[in-house]
Amino acid sequence: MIGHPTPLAGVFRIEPKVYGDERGFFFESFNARGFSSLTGYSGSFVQDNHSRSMRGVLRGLHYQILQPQGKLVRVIEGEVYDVAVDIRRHSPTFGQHYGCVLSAENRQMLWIPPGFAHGFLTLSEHAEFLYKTTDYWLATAERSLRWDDPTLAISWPTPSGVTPLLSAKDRVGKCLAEAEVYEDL
Ligand SMILES: Cc1cn([C@H]2C[C@H](O)[C@@H](COP(=O)(O)OP(=O)(O)O[C@H]3O[C@H](C)C(=O)[C@H](O)[C@H]3O)O2)c(=O)[nH]c1=O
Repeated sequence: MIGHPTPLAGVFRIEPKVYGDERGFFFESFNARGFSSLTGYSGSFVQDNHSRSMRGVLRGLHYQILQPQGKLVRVIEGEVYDVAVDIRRHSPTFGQHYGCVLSAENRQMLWIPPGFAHGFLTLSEHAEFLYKTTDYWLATAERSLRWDDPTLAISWPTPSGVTPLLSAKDRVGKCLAEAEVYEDL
């Protein structure tokens, strides 16, 4: 696999080595030794998640203020625009984001270590989204940042004038200025 550093320290876009032949393809979607060597992260993953979304759904921007989760995310059907936002108060890139297209076609993954809010916009008719997390879900610690917080200035590739489909929780996300952030990461 090839790791592409991003402007956010610790966040990597990962291209797996894909073996194609007349039957189809094979690739290792996770290899602990290779992942640790590439990212420098040696923690374990404790949960695998899978969501399916229809075009226009935006899930995020989410994080857990306690038990912060690292996430290794990928798409196995369709295409999404995936975004990580640095919410580590003392980080030189605090408030900055990185976004990229993840798709079944490009087979790319994004590694987002603990310390970031995460979300994605569904670009295809449907998208199946898989991700590994480094800590367990803790509902009481879940927080949402507004997807359209002007201070984040995320250029979501939404069709002009179309508001994404959001969960009730995401419709009342906080702007970064009012949100709880990571003081110790
Ligand atoms: C996250 C999670 C949720 N749930 C339950 C809680 C709800 O009854 C249902 C849907 O949860 P929610 O609407 O929070 O799902 P998403 O909007 O996809 O949330 C995720 O969206 C963005 C992309 C993220 O990065 C987070 O991992 C996660 O917050 O699944 C669980 O049982 N376990 C879990 O780990």
